[in-house]
Amino acid sequence: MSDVSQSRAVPASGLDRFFGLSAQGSTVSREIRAGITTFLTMSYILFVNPQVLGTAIHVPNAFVQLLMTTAIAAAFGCLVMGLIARYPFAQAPGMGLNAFFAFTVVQGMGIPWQTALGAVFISGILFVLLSVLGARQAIVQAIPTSLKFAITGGIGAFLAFLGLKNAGIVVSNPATLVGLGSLTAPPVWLSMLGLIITAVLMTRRVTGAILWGILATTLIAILTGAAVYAGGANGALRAFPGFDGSFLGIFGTPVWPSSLVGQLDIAGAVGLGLLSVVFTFFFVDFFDATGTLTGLSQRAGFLDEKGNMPRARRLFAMDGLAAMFGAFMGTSTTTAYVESASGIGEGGRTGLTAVTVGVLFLLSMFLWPLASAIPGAATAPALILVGALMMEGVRHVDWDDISEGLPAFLTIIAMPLTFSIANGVSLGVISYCAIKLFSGQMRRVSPILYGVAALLLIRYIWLVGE
Ligand SMILES: Nc1ncnc2[nH]cnc12
Repeated sequence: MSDVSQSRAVPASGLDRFFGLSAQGSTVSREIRAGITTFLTMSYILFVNPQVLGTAIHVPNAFVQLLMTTAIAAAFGCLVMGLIARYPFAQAPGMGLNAFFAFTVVQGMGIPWQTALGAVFISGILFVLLSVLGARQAIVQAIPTSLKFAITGGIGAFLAFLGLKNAGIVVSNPATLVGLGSLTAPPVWLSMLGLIITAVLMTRRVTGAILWGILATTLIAILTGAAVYAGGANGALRAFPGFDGSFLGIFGTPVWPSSLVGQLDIAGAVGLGLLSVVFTFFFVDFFDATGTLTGLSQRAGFLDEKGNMPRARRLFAMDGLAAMFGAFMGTSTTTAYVESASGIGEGGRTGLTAVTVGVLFLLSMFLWPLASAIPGAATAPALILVGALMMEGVRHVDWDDISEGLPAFLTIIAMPLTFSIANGVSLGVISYCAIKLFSGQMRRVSPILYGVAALLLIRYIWLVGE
């Protein structure tokens, strides 16, 4: 009430009206701070995406061209999300999807990268079509409330796992799959210190706690000379030191990625009958993005009592559009980023947050050596803390009823352990339908959800058969 009366008393600026800042109880400075925070937690993609895609796309000066393509695709994704859908969600080429593109499709199946880009483009068209027709919203509505909370919690676990892995706190172990890293390794102690600093700032309700935590950890790394820039846990920085410490060293010259732009081969993708590849890109991104967007919306308080988000068609269509544009620019699927939760944690509630991230991605075409000065160990605490914040909703799951609790648990645990949001959503939906179907509660589940579960099951069986 008071927000509304205040915004009536003080005439709202154009920016305020366009983004609905006062309506969301937010301010320009809070949105910009949220945007910087989200950018810092996801800027690693500028270096990691070229590394992954560079194993499959061989063009002159591939690393820098792919870095530019990544920055432009991310900027476009963030700008359309902020300006058209007006949500505080950032987009960039997705991890997992880039690995599937490079290792499975191009290197594994021997499909030319141009044709694979064509398949990404077609999956983007399908995405936009389904969003405009309202099919994605219908599926989101059919997902039971307990699974929606579990999806948010699972994404939190996924984020925390990403942070723990980036920091070197969790490492691979051939005997047990995962193990504890060396606590005396610089990235490990640095990120643990950063975690405590950020948690204390948050507990003391300091504005910008996550952002301050990232900057303080970076400063400590620089002042102590901790070996996180070379040979640290963050492979991107090891391979590409970028920042040389000098003032001029923060500037890089942008390059137009002419060997990548417009190289996609749509006709080739159709002609080669890449149905299963298109379907996989489509499937993984569909459940990845739908899970991410639902989880983020829930975290930001955008869902109404029926679990629907406002402007859902536009919201969903924007990540399809970003995927299409990204494929045109020469990168694998661009999608909504879970790291946006860090900006939401800073209070970002409107499209201005996403626009800020987009502008920073554009600037990073000039300032990418500076972005490389933020080590993975400094952003890891943000990922872990935001993961903890996203767990909050799982208390709404009815854990005493195993037909609700087990699917929710599978959703949460499968996301970090299979390193895929899509797998978590899929296992949750399949187990939910199967348990309800055979325990006399068949009618409690929407027919749409049964249809989705059947499709997911067929896809898993098909995958095994391949
Ligand atoms: N595939 C993905 N989906 C959501 N958020 C991500 N952040 C990095 N990769 C992502």
